[in-house]
Amino acid sequence: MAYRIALLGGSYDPVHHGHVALGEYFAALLQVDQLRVIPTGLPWQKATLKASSQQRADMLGLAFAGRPFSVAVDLQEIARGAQGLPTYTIDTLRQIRAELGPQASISFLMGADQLQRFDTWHEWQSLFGYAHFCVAARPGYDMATAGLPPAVAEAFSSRLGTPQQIRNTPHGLTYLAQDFAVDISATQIRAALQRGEKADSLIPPLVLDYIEQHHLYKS
Ligand SMILES: Nc1ncnc2c1ncn2[C@@H]1O[C@H](COP(=O)(O)OP(=O)(O)OP(=O)(O)O)[C@@H](O)[C@H]1O
Ligand SMILES: O=C(O)c1ccc[n+]([C@@H]2O[C@H](COP(=O)([O-])O)[C@@H](O)[C@H]2O)c1
Repeated sequence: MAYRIALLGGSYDPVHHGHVALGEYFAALLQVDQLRVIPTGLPWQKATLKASSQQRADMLGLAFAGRPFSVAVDLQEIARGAQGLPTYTIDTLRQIRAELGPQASISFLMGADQLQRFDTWHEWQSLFGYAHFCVAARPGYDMATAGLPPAVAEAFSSRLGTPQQIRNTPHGLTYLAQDFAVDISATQIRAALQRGEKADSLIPPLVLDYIEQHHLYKS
């Protein structure tokens, strides 16, 4: 049977329960051999990040430690960022496809906020040649295809696959998880921490300890 992997890219400033739930949801649905979490290096569509690359990667390791499935933190986007290269998912997928070969089932996971802007991603139409794209609903964002840019709606609705099809093919399918609903964002957490609140219901305890030890998100 071909190797199966799910990729969860993000800024993780900081990682929170929503990310962990998203990874767990699709790791189980797709029965992956590995979940690979990939912190961005230079996310070209985001304002400056608060925590350093090292801190965001450290927090990711803490958040995903001890899961009942294999998790790896992939630092390739941070390495490219250190060379001044913007983070493009297409570059990451090309590297991982070259690493795992043509048969591996590779699924890129994301929330509905990114689905709504998917046509702004670098070389977005080429992405389906490297991975499947699995999207989780997110409170406040419309995932009905009618609410999406027409080209994104067409691309995603014409490629819809079942979990079984995604598990058994290398790339090119989409999946929309309408039943996922975790109302947490890193923006909300940064704001709460800046107000001096603990945000302990939103972040894994080890990550909260790390944030306190490193005096992050106070300003
Ligand atoms: N609560 C959530 N439900 C579903 N998807 C989520 C959730 N939180 C984050 N994601 C998804 O995880 C990926 C990484 O998200 P990111 O690190 O930017 O966190 P965020 O909470 O969206 O951050 P920010 O508030 O700073 O924009 C994105 O694809 C995003 O859509
Ligand atoms: O490739 C792109 O142009 C692109 C544009 C926007 C977002 N992404 C990726 O989408 C993932 C989630 O991004 P974000 O900003 O929600 O943390 C992360 O892996 C980003 O690198 C990728």
